[in-house]
Amino acid sequence: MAAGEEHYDALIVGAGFAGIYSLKTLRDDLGLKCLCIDQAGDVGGTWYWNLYPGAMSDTESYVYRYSWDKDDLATYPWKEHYVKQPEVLGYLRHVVEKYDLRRDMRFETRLVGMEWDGTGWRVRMQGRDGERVVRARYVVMGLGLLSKQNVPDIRGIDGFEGEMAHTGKWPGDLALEGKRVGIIGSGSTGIQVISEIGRKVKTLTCFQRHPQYSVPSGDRKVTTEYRQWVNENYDEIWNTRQRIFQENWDKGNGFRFMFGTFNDISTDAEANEGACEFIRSKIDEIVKDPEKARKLKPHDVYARRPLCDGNASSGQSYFEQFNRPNVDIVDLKETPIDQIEAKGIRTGDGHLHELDVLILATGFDAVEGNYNRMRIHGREGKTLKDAWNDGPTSLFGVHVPDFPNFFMINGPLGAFTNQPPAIEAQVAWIASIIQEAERSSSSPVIEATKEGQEGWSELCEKLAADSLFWKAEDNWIFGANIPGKKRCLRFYFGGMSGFHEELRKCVANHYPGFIPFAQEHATTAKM
Ligand SMILES: Cc1cc2nc3c(=O)[nH]c(=O)nc-3n(C[C@H](O)[C@H](O)[C@H](O)COP(=O)(O)OP(=O)(O)OC[C@H]3O[C@@H](n4cnc5c(N)ncnc54)[C@H](O)[C@@H]3O)c2cc1C
Repeated sequence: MAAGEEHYDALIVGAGFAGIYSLKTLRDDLGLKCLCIDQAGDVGGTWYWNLYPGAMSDTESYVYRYSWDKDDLATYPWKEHYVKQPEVLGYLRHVVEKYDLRRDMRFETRLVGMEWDGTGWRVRMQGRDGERVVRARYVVMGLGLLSKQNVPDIRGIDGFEGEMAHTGKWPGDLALEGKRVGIIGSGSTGIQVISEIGRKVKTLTCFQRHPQYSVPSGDRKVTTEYRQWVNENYDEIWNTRQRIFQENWDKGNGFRFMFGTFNDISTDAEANEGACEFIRSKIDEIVKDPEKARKLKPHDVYARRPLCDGNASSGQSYFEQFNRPNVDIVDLKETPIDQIEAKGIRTGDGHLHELDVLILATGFDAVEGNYNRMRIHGREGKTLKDAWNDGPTSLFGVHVPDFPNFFMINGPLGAFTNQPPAIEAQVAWIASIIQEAERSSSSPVIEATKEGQEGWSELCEKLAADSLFWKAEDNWIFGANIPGKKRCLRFYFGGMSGFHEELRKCVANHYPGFIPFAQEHATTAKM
């Protein structure tokens, strides 16, 4: 070790749901010396960055949290059926304080590159006080599925003279009241913003790239009886993994609609069209202006991430916003954006839509986006980018061949489901495989084989083969929302119970798909 170099057993990158739980598990349960870093100014991950108006989880409150603290599950408050951004952030801060995790966290610190040197990782980090190198035997990446913002490459975008903000990096002090606001994007985030600000701004022009099949959330206050029922049933809820998946998605409106009504909606074209027709009829019923309704109605397959919007009973659902005279829609398929100018957006029909504020609800370079920004060199100097030349892949969403002792949480081909249980499953897996490996060697090497990764990849392909999700144009689930990004499968669609079963089988069969843990490999790497 070079003089002055810091040394850790485990470096954890990211301080969201994944990083917080990794630190707690590896430090407090395994007794490892850990450091957790994040480029953000504090903990929270998604919920630190996404401060836009209306930001909320669309997973039911009682399962959008950790399952392992039974006391917290029974006592920590939540007011409504869906938790809003400040509450999720408050909850994560509370967990960090309760378990005294902050003392091993470092903020405003970005991982820029790392290399495997045969026994561990040399990691370059950029912090407040410049660049420094640390060594760690294990590196755990909790970088988040949805954390690298996607800023569209539109002609003239840098010349806009008003205020411009991406929802994934929202300046907390951006005032919208009384302003002429434009928003590009009507995915999950876009519809949350539109539903929240329609009644507050002077005008809201929604530049719609894709019409959406959105279903109101049915959000409402949590009653004492409901909370009591949840508390009394928590053990059952969390212990039965299939039940978590089912209940969570059932209650999650858009998710329920897609997966809980007729469960062939995502695989059978006829059943899918039945659901589409129903939602189109709802749009016609809700939106009074037939021209706006026409633009809002999707006609493609219902096969994107299901969307859930505001509370229909309080007049704040997504489609209801378009009954406000100050809220309008521009269908970019009919009239594409020509360019962004100093005063606003000029569309192909020559019209300049004048704006004070432009909101980019344009989503994320999902899954591997953050990895591609770093220089990660595994065995023989091989980069992660090289390894993913034909599309990002892994074993269990966690391991990549040639990158020993390197663990991703929700890397490519991780489970497509409510995130906290998926994160918990992967952190528990990482902790258990480290424990197992350390039993066989004092400096173990935990590394997937190529065959192990290919086997997982084939299983994921098989599970997704019948899904209509493939048919949706520009779907981020397959990487198709980013120009130049490879269109390929990025998730395991077998549900949480299937995922747990695969992990269980791997342990029972003595870790097929892995190089024996005690094996050493000579290697050289360049940074
Ligand atoms: C608006 C929104 C709503 C969502 N709603 C739901 C929902 O209802 N249900 C659900 O299951 N999921 C939802 N998600 C997904 C959500 O991201 C996850 O639920 C969860 O918060 C992910 O936690 P994480 O710790 O894995 O990643 P994140 O919370 O994304 O944290 C990753 C952290 O890594 C840091 N980081 C990245 N690169 C580096 C680097 N090079 N160096 C240092 N730090 C780095 C980032 O700064 C970030 O803080 C939502 C996401 C968004 C954006």
